[in-house]
Order: sequence, then structure tokens, then C-alpha cells
Amino acid sequence: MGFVRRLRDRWQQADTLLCVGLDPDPARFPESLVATGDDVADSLFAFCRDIADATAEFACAFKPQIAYFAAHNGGEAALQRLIAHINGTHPDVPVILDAKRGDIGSTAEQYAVEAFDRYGADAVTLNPYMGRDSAVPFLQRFDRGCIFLCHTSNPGARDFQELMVEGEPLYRRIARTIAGEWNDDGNCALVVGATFPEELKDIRGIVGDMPLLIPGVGAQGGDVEAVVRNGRNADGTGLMINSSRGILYASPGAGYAEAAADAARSLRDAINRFR
Ligand SMILES: O=C(O)c1cc(=O)[nH]c(=O)n1[C@@H]1O[C@H](COP(=O)(O)O)[C@@H](O)[C@H]1O
Repeated sequence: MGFVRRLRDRWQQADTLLCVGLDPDPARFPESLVATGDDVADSLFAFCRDIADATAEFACAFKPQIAYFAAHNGGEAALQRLIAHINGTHPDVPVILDAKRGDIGSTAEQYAVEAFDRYGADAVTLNPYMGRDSAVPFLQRFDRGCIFLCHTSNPGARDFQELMVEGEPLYRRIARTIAGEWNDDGNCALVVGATFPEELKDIRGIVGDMPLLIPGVGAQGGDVEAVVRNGRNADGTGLMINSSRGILYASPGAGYAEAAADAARSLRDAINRFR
């Protein structure tokens, strides 16, 4: 079953639009998990496994961010183990590899193998800046999801994404092109930052019921009510609202997994109040 279909099933069956971001930072781990040298990889795995197991029931997706793993010796193997664990233990929760890839076609082919075959991710985040041929190796894996940056959550999103191109801001052109020309197999989604709710409304109006990944609530200050009201589709779904640090580090001590579960439950409930 393809990514978008799995996501829709999960939205319905688990009644949640929450995406749990897995961005493990050893500097913020509880004391019981602090490790040095090669042991860091084991800590990355153990921390994320505990968070995933504690929050799975509240999650429509998990989103590991590759940099938090690749920054450490052995981190990529830890990421592989983690995704295998999620796929085995929580098979109804799709995994989005946040890698923001994008390159010429021959290199993009390798990135597609990395995301979908090596790591076993259901979807990957992609940068559309290099154009359609850079996306084709991902798009043609039609059972997997391609989640393209459209309007990002950071302040610098304005530098390029809002530049006017033939009478419209670039992010609108990206949304229209991907929805209209790249989505033949229905496996595309877009990233829109929670910190730009008006632009979110604009993008929802362009892309129909395409899924949108929304980072930027919690630590970056995005407003949940504005996101849900402006981003939901007609049936009250359509969104993967991500929180990473707000869930991962809900408590610094030994009870980190329980605290993460509480944070995930309350964010899921806050989201559902406005659907
Ligand atoms: O593609 C992303 O996930 C992403 C896009 C974007 O515009 N902004 C953004 O914050 N992200 C990612 O979403 C996560 C946000 O983390 P928190 O701010 O801790 O919830 C990080 O993994 C970011 O890399």
C-alpha cells in the first residue's frame, strides 16, 4: 500500500494528525543514556526507540531527521535499526525520513535507494529547487511519499520562497507545479511551516486535499489553532503536524518516555479540538 493511502488510513483509524519528530541530541539526553564514543549510537537508538514506543498510539507518522544520526559515529546504523524497529513494532505508523534531498538525476537515484531501500522509509523530504528531473527518481517509486519543501518554517523562508515570479510568490508556483504536474501517481505532499498560517491557507487552496507536513509548532512557536483551521482539508484531515523537541525533551529526567507520551497526547488532543 502506498504512503498516502497508509497515511489516510492512519488519520482515520487512530484519529490523530500528530507527527512525532525524532531529532535525538545526546546533549539533552537523560543521565541514564549519556554515552561517549561508539556508545553514542546505542544511546541514539535507545532514546528514540523509547520515545517511539511511548508515543506511537498518538502518532500519524514518525519523522526522524537524518542529521541528528549522521552527525555521530555509527549514527546511520542507529537510524537503520530505529526505522526497522518502528516498521516491525508499529507497522501502521508510516516513517518519513527527513533528509531534504535534491540533486541531479543520477545522484538523486542513489538518494532514493538510501531513503527507501537502505533505511526502509515510507516517505522522504525533498528540496524541489533543482527541478523535475531531480525529483523523478523519487516520484517513480510510486508506493513511497515525496514531501517537497514549499514554504518552510524558518525566518529565512522569505528570502527566496516569497520572491515574485511571473506575478506570484515562488512558493505558490511550487505548490501549483507539484500538485498539477508532478503528482501523477498521487504520492506527493508539501512542507509548509506552522509559523506561516496565512501562506498555509493559500497553499491549501491550491493543492486540494494533498497531505501537508507542518513543522514549527512547539519549539518554533507556531499556533495550533491557526494551523488546523487554515490547513485541514474538507474531511478534517490532510495534515501531519510535527513536533520534535516539544515531545522529545518534555522531561529531562528518567521519566522522559512517559513525559513524551503525555506531551504527544495533549498535542494530539489540542489539534483534534480544532478539526
Ligand atoms: O522538513 C522539515 O521537517 C522541516 C521543514 C521546515 O520548514 N522546518 C522544520 O523545522 N523542519 C524540521 O522539523 C523539525 C522541527 O523540530 P521542532 O522545532 O523541535 O519541533 C526539525 O527536524 C526540522 O529540521
